Amino acid sequence: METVESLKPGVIKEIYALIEPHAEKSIAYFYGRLFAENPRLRTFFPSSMAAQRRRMSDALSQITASSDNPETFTRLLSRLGREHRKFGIAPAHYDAMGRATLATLRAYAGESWTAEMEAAWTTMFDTAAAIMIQAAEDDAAQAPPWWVGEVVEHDRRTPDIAVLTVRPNEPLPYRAGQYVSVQTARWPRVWRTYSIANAPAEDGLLRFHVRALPAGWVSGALVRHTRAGDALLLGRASGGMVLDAESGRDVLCVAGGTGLGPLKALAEEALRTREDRDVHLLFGARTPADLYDLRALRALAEARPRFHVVPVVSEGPAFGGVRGPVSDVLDRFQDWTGHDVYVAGPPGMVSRTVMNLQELGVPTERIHYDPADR
Ligand SMILES: NC(=O)C1=CN([C@@H]2O[C@H](COP(=O)(O)OP(=O)(O)OC[C@H]3O[C@@H](n4cnc5c(N)ncnc54)[C@H](O)[C@@H]3O)[C@@H](O)[C@H]2O)C=CC1
Repeated sequence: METVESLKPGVIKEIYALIEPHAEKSIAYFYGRLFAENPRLRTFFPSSMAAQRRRMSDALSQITASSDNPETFTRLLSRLGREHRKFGIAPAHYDAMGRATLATLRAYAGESWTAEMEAAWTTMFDTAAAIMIQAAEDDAAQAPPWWVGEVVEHDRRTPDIAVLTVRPNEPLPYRAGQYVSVQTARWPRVWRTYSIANAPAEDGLLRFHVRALPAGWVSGALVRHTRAGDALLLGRASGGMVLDAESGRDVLCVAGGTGLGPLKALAEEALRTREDRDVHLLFGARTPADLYDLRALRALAEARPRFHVVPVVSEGPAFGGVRGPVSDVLDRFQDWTGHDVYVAGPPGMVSRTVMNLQELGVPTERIHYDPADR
């Protein structure tokens, strides 16, 4: 069997550089080729392939970048292997995918394609497939490929935002701050990730804060077309924005809109694990009406005196509280340099908040957030 040590990262990166300028077209060609040769594989994918093509492109760039680091490469491919279980991918499908990737590379690299590249790519693909298959097999001994969740409550907080409470058919293990993939009956095979908005609890219930986006198939279905009693499919939990268990530092959470979800879970967990620390939550919204969870947060703050909630509104001139983009008001409070900081919200808000925190002297390693393309 090929091993991670036999990868040729230099050649893999050369191949990637040849293909990258044609990334979009070559990925469309890859799926076209895959489905033409294996029509049954088409049924594993949603009718619109746009998101899938984006995911494939991200995965390729990450795999290429990690090909010179066996540990990162193995960790990445193992995660992909586990995550692909929910798509119903079986070991036999990897051969078909391997053939389609090679055909794509030959077509797009043209005359630059060499025998050395063909060998390096084949080794890389076989190694990657072996790691994915093994990780999926190991995972199958511990967890189902997906969970069925029953919506037990659907609370429409604003015309665009709903808070869903979901009961999985069996315990779904996760850590506060993590997210899961969700599929609705309305859009078969379309999976989107949503952060779990509560810390793990004995009743096993999961809460999700969802805003219906104009082009959001799944978010629109979850907010507007889902009722108590409906079933959802849920994938395994992932994500690295979790509490630093070793740290006793105070915690600052900076939330933009429904980015509040994972931060509420983290705040609950932080308060539960150490009663002697302060947890500040800045909850940013565009208008006062968008502060969709303020009542629940205030109730929590009343029960937990060391929990401090500050609503921040960016487009409400009449709002009596703190006004401005939540990313830009951090210097109006106390010194945050001794805090663990967690940030979630729109990508622009997250990057601006991180930049401002760094300028205020918060060490980078204490600022936690999810990548925008999770
Ligand atoms: N784990 C995570 O990181 C999670 C992220 N999200 C993301 O959070 C976002 C929530 O969206 P909405 O509720 O529509 O938020 P929104 O667009 O209503 O904005 C919320 C807050 O962020 C500020 N803001 C928005 N864009 C900004 C920018 N470019 N620079 C500085 N501040 C900015 C607004 O002023 C407001 O205070 C979605 O993009 C969603 O994908 C949601 C859940 C979890």
